[in-house]
Amino acid sequence: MSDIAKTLAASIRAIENYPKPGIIFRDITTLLGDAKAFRAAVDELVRPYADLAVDQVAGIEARGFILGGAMAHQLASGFVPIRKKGKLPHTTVRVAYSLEYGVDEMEMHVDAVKPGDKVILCDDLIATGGTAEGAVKLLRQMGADVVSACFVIDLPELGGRKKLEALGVEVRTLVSFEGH
Ligand SMILES: O=P(O)(O)OC[C@H]1O[C@H](OP(=O)(O)OP(=O)(O)O)[C@H](O)[C@@H]1O
Ligand SMILES: Nc1ncnc2[nH]cnc12
Repeated sequence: MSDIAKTLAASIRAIENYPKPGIIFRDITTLLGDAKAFRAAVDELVRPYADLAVDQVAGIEARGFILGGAMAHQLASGFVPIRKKGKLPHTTVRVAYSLEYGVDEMEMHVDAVKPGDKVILCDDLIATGGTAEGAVKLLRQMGADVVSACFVIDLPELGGRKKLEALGVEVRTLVSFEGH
């Protein structure tokens, strides 16, 4: 692991048996509250995309909003919120998805991206990849070119990276935790 990855990993809190027995919840609020770690994480997330002319960063509710908003500011791109159902005020596209500890539905405004827009998907963590897969489906349904997806945390044993790569989406992550 690189020094930056070690610093970031050390700034993330693990909470056992949350939100369900057997889950180790990787809590990034401790990273966000650490000024150096927060800046380093956003710098590392945007670095590969600096010369890409990204149109939109799409962030997944809720923690993808914090990281994705900061990324969009650094990349001088727009920001697209992908939200849990019932939260967006305008006409939406909706998809059902499953994640490590449940099932839900997410939505995006129909006019949030234009056909051909270069979009980077962002969230704090990829576990099973169900959430990110749902987001890719929404973005592609509206014609976006999802050029990459990035996450601070990968839980590789849960297979999310492979699931996204099988969809033809490049995946970038900063820190891996074994176990889940
Ligand atoms: O790869 P997956 O198995 O799909 O899991 C990853 C998702 O789970 C977490 O969000 P959560 O659903 O807990 O929502 P929250 O950010 O609103 O708490 C995390 O922020 C990802 O969005
Ligand atoms: N173990 C975990 N910690 C935090 N968020 C998650 N989303 C899915 N699995 C998670």
